[in-house]
Amino acid sequence: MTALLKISDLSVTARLAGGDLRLLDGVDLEVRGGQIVGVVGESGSGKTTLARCVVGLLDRNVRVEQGSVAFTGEPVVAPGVDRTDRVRGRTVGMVFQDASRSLNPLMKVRTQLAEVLRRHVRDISRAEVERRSVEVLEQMRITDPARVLDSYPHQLSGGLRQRAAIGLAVVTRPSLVIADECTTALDVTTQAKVVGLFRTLVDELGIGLLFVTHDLMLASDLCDRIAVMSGGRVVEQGDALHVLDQPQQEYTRRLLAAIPSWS
Ligand SMILES: Nc1ncnc2c1ncn2[C@@H]1O[C@H](COP(=O)(O)OP(=O)(O)OP(=O)(O)O)[C@@H](O)[C@H]1O
Repeated sequence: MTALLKISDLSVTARLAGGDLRLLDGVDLEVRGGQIVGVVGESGSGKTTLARCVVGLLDRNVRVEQGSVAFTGEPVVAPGVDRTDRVRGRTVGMVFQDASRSLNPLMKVRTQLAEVLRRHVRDISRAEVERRSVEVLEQMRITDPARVLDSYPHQLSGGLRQRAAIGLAVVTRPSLVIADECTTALDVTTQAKVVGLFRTLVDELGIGLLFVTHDLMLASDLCDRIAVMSGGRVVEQGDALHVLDQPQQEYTRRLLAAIPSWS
């Protein structure tokens, strides 16, 4: 089976006044349908750069030096190549740490969902927009979708806002979702709900999820596979249980040792 997302030997460099800085170094990673792959590592290890590179959202001073990113076998990122506009929002949905980066504060949730649907689903009718908007909020386990649709983001609690942001990312029925620290700003209870929601979405819809987090405990709860990053490299990857129970690398052992409750 072709991987939904295949990152091969990806190296990325930032141009700085003092010279070039390697941000990603020979990264290999795959995500398949129905699979949650966690990318973990300390702050500055390159997780966000990897997530952004995959969807063509690199900073202006950053460029791909080597390697490629392919969706279902189609290369979209390579040195001098960026075809991510073909997949962004349609094949690939994105959720960021802060719902305010995904949601427009000046628009009601209803308008935002409608805008995304109209952009990506050709000739969609007004009734179908409404039906799919309500449906996606119900999938997000939102009990009163009508109220949320008629709300501006600031009128919602943090947890509801983040679920609406996830709804916005999946309303076009993408095959892959990239979530970058999207539960970090939430309290522990809400975080658990959002994580449970992701598991259900992946299991029910068969999507693939690339879940970026600095939180190894969270990754161990949610992910099927884990890739551990350090200094722009994937230093270890494999089945989540295997990586966590029998880490092969000293760096992973140190990350685990830093979790107070890990034994
Ligand atoms: N445009 C840029 N120019 C120069 N350096 C950059 C740029 N973007 C990121 N970096 C550097 O690359 C390194 C990796 O950053 P990145 O944000 O990918 O790490 P991260 O693992 O996501 O960390 P965090 O969890 O703190 O967000 C950091 O040292 C960061 O300062």
